[in-house]
Amino acid sequence: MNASSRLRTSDCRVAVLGRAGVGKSALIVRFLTKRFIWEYDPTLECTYKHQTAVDEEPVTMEILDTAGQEETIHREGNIRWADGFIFVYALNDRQSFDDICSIKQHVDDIRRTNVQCILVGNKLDLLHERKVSTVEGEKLATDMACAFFETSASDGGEDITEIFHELHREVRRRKMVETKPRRRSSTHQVRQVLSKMFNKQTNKQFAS
Ligand SMILES: Nc1nc2c(ncn2[C@@H]2O[C@H](COP(=O)(O)OP(=O)(O)OP(=O)(O)O)[C@@H](O)[C@H]2O)c(=O)[nH]1
Repeated sequence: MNASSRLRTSDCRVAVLGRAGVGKSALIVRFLTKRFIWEYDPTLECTYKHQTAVDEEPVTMEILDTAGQEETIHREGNIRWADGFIFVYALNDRQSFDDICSIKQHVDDIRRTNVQCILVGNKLDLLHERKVSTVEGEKLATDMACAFFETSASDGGEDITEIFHELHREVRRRKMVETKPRRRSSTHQVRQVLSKMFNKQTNKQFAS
């Protein structure tokens, strides 16, 4: 992919990361089909291409469903490929929450810049098994400087669509800033005016 197509604000490449079994595939399938399927084979790794509209603008999203195995979460190519990230933990699985910090750190180490991301606590329907509080999720999202959602792929609806749309908006804002032509410095502009004046005067002197 060349640089100009990467910067098209209507395209968005999303990587969904998190420990095995947190519901990454379930969230993606819910977003794409509005359905929930109870059993998925553990993901090897798969990319979906999806045409949608965000704020009435047509958008092409590519969504990478990563496998929750450590070696694939950490695959450098996936992390470089994405414009934005959805970090998922299951709120009935403490370890999956604790893992988010190291996964995010790994992304930061590779990208060496602030990445656009969203933090999602999934399996909200299993409240009776909750191991991670809403406040802890909110605090982590504040540390990561990103939006936070608690949801359930099994009975969620519009909020799951909103997760993907909100990430797209973040990515679009970032791309717009990156593609904006830089303003020339005022020193440069003053120098241009002076050099024009100076040239005019010299030309006049030669003419007289
Ligand atoms: N109760 C409940 N179960 C869920 C939810 N989301 C996913 N599951 C179940 O959790 C299990 C794992 O879901 P997956 O979507 O395969 O999880 P994953 O993170 O993609 O897992 P890997 O592909 O192994 O990395 C499945 O049995 C799902 O049915 C949810 O919101 N609520």
